[in-house]
Amino acid sequence: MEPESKPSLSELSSTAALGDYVLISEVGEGSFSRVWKAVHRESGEVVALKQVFLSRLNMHLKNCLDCEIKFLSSACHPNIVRLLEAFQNILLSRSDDDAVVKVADFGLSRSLHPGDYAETVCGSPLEVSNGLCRAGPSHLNSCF
Ligand SMILES: Nc1ncnc2c1ncn2[C@@H]1O[C@H](COP(=O)(O)OP(=O)(O)OP(=O)(O)O)[C@@H](O)[C@H]1O
Repeated sequence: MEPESKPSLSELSSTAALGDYVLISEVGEGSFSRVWKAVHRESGEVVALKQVFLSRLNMHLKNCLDCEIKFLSSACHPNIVRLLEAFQNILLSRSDDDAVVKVADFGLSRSLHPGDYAETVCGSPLEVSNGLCRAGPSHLNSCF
């Protein structure tokens, strides 16, 4: 979405927010997501904020979403939308300054005893990160 004039204070009184962005109005909805007109609290920059309903995505579509985020993060072209930030699996408990950040989507999680390592390789071959390929047992993820 191209930048436009800054919204009025009454528009900013909306209580819904995500990170530093205040949601102003709904722009459109697709099969798996809703797009909002939003404004950055400090800069006043108006953006399109896409809320993806992860519960509607199967594993293949989640991989496609990761690809889209990776591509848009690196794309820089006047005819391609610019990705400013991606909040993935991060939820806010409420919409004001007392919000607690919560990590979501534990689809591949498992319970381990202290000192145990998970040994199953997770992720599709084309999508799995280099770091994960090189790593041994995934002790980094066992701190929760
Ligand atoms: N960057 C953007 N700026 C302004 N409006 C947008 C932007 N991205 C999406 N929209 C609007 O939001 C609507 C929903 O977009 P979204 O990408 O979620 O779904 P879609 O691709 O149109 O549909 P589907 O996912 O079902 O194929 C779009 O049709 C468009 O009207």
